[in-house]
Parts: sequence; structure tokens; C-alpha cells
Amino acid sequence: MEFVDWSDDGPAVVLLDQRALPGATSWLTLRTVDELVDAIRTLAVRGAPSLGIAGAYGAALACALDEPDAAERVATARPTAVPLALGVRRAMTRLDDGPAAVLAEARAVAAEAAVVNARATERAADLVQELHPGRTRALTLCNTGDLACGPGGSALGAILRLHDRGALTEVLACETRPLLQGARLTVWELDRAGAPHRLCVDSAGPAAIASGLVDAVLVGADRIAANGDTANKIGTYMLACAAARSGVPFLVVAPEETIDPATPTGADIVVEERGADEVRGIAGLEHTPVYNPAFDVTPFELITAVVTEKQVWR
Ligand SMILES: CSC[C@@H](O)[C@@H](O)C(=O)COP(=O)(O)O
Repeated sequence: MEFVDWSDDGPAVVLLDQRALPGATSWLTLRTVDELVDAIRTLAVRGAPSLGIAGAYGAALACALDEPDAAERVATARPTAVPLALGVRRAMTRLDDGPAAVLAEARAVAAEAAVVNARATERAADLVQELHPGRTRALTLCNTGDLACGPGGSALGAILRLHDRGALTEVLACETRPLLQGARLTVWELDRAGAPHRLCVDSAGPAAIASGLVDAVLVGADRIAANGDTANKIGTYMLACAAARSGVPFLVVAPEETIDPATPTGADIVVEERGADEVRGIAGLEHTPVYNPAFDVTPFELITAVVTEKQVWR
């Protein structure tokens, strides 16, 4: 079973609950659109490409329940990642052909993700080896592996391709406050792959780059504007600044569909702001006002290349 999948026993969307990792491997069976929307908002399923797959299956669920209008609530459950709404809307193009056709389209979205990921990660691994011949010390943020993208991953997938090629020295995984996608999920995936890694706090990332401990930074993307400005997990921008200052390659690895022609520049990207308790809870605070953007925007000038299944956009 994939981490995000369909169950005919229901109908239902079945997914590995990413909130419970790494402590528990717990599967959710979501039988209503409300349950799926809640799972998306609370990050039981997350990562832009996986949201696309969940969105497509969410459309199938809405149609199977004879509530096709509810699909739009799935599409808008989170605002920043492009693939979520694309997955819903692509599956819904088959609405007139009935629920089975919508499900078939959703299954096609999921199947294509694996092909896209394989192409993008091979291309990105090739580029890392071109820019840094020899073995690479990679730094990454958030989680961009199979959990976030479906089979093959994106940025973390490219790092694991380097590992497969014997070209990886180690991965520095930034923990990714406040929800610790790096510490909980990336480390889980690196452990499973047997790839050498160390965990660092997010603010150690720029210091590691400046200290010469990093040969390449690889991150994913939630939305790439038409000019190349890229929204990704909060903390990406400081890594890009540090990489540019130190002359370290900074690669964004993502499906081509993440490039949004309808978003001219980073200033036009809607950045999701999340609840205060995600930040307050860590310090045991109850009432302090909080600024908690889920993403930041990295200007294209700081990005060495955006690598997709179709192109290396330098
Ligand atoms: C290939 S996944 C790319 C991005 O979706 C990822 O880096 C990220 O920022 C995920 O944020 P999240 O809030 O965990 O959904």
C-alpha cells in the first residue's frame, strides 16, 4: 500500500498518519470529506505532491458519496501548495463520466507521481554530481521524501539517489520547527534507507553552510512563481541566503506542475499562516501572540536551479 491510497472498502481514502511518526505507524481510513479536510489541515498528510494525490482521491471520495461540490473544500483545505487543487480539479474533469471515472483519474494522478519523481530525482542527482564531482554532503529542510511526494520523493529522493550511487557522504537534516517534519519524517526516511545523516536545529543550517560543511542544499517547493521565486517550508530562505553567500549550489526539486504560470512573482504567493499553539506549545506558553507562517519565499536569484521531471531551469 502507498502512503496515500484508495480503499474500495468504504469508499475511503487511506493514509499513513504523518502526525504519529516516528513513534507509531498508524493508518487512517477517511470515509468523509470532512475527515479528509481535517487530515490535510492537521498535516496527517502533507508535502505538496502527496497533497495532490490526496486531493485527487478526495475528489473521488466526494463523488462516490454523491457530494461532488464538496471536492472544492478539499482543493482549498490549504492555500500554498499548487498540487492540492490541481489534483482535485484534474480528477473532477471526469465528473460527467461518473464516480468510477473520477476514481480512475485519481489513480492516474497517483501513478504518474512515481514516474515524475523518478525523472526529477535522477536529473537532480545528475546536476549535483555535475556541480560537485565526488561525494556530496547535502543539507535539506522539511520532508521531501516518499511521505511528501509519493514513491521516489523530490529533494530527499535526489539525495537518496546520490546515496544509491555511492556519492553521498552525509545528510544534514534541519529539524524544521515548529512541527518537526525534518526531525520526525526525514530522519525516519533516512534511517529506513540506511543513509548517513545528522540532525541539526534549523538555525544551524546557515552556520553549517558558512562553515564549509555543506556541498549542496536541496529542498522541495510548494509553489514556484512564473519568475522562479519559490515558496517552501519556513526556513528555506535563510538557507538560500547562506548558500548564495558561500557559493554553495541551492537546488529546488519539484514536479513541473508546481510552477504556477498564474502566479507572476513570489509577492503573489499566498503563504499559509498556521495556528499559534504550534509555536506556543513548544515553550509551554498559553497566550503569547505568535507569527507562524508555514512557508517563506526564496527569490529566484538565490536559486541555482529548479529541477523538475522536464527541465533544469537555471
Ligand atoms: C516535495 S514536498 C515540498 C514541500 O511541500 C515541502 O518542502 C514542504 O514545505 C511541506 O510543508 P508541509 O507544511 O509539511 O506540507
